[in-house]
Amino acid sequence: MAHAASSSSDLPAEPVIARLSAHPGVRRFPGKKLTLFQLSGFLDAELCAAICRRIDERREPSAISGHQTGERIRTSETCHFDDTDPLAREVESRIADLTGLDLSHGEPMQGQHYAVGQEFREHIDHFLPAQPDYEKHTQVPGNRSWTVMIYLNDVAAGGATRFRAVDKIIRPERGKLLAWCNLDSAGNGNPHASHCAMKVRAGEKYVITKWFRERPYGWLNEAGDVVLRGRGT
Ligand SMILES: O=C(O)CCC(=O)C(=O)O
Ligand SMILES: [Fe+2]
Repeated sequence: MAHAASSSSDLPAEPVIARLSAHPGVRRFPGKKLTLFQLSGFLDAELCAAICRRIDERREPSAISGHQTGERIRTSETCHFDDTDPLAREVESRIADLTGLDLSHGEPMQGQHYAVGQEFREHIDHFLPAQPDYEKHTQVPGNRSWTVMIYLNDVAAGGATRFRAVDKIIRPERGKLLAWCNLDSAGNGNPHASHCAMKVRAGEKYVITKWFRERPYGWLNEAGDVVLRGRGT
């Protein structure tokens, strides 16, 4: 069952798109190439500040799962939130309420911190079948279908998120949420979802990243059994 590396998804995009589209204040990027939404003021200043403090307590140099090419395309620092962290639980429930995305499909929430000069160069969030570790990353949970990102502060200069293929640049703004779909309706990666975090030129930048999979998030243990993260809605 979970051993079959299929692209089948239990998480159709249509209801998520309909729910986001109906939410007051949500703006959708026009055109059919990329399904991308943004919502200003999703998190208030106080919650953003508390999350930034947590990221500062726990951040360490970022790894890039599935995208290792030998060069460092991501120079930021990452904070892996514990599933039991009340801040992560609060943000995750708000994301689920807004999008209808099922938290059982979610990877644990991450925070990123970029100092001046740090960036995340052009990349895709989903995994490509040609990658050597594709099976390992996708066998149980499938691919990364949605990315939800939240800016936690205003950045003095730089630090925008750029989707070059569709000529869209999004400036960081405290509390603003982005949500985009990485896969097309057949479950294949959408090349137009490729993006980068441009270098921070002044100040610093904090974001939350939360990835959702096609199927409930889990992995195989050493005995080959499926272990699920087990975070319900
Ligand atoms: O920080 C950003 O603007 C983008 C982050 C990103 O692309 C990622 O974490 O995958
Ligand atoms: Fe990304």
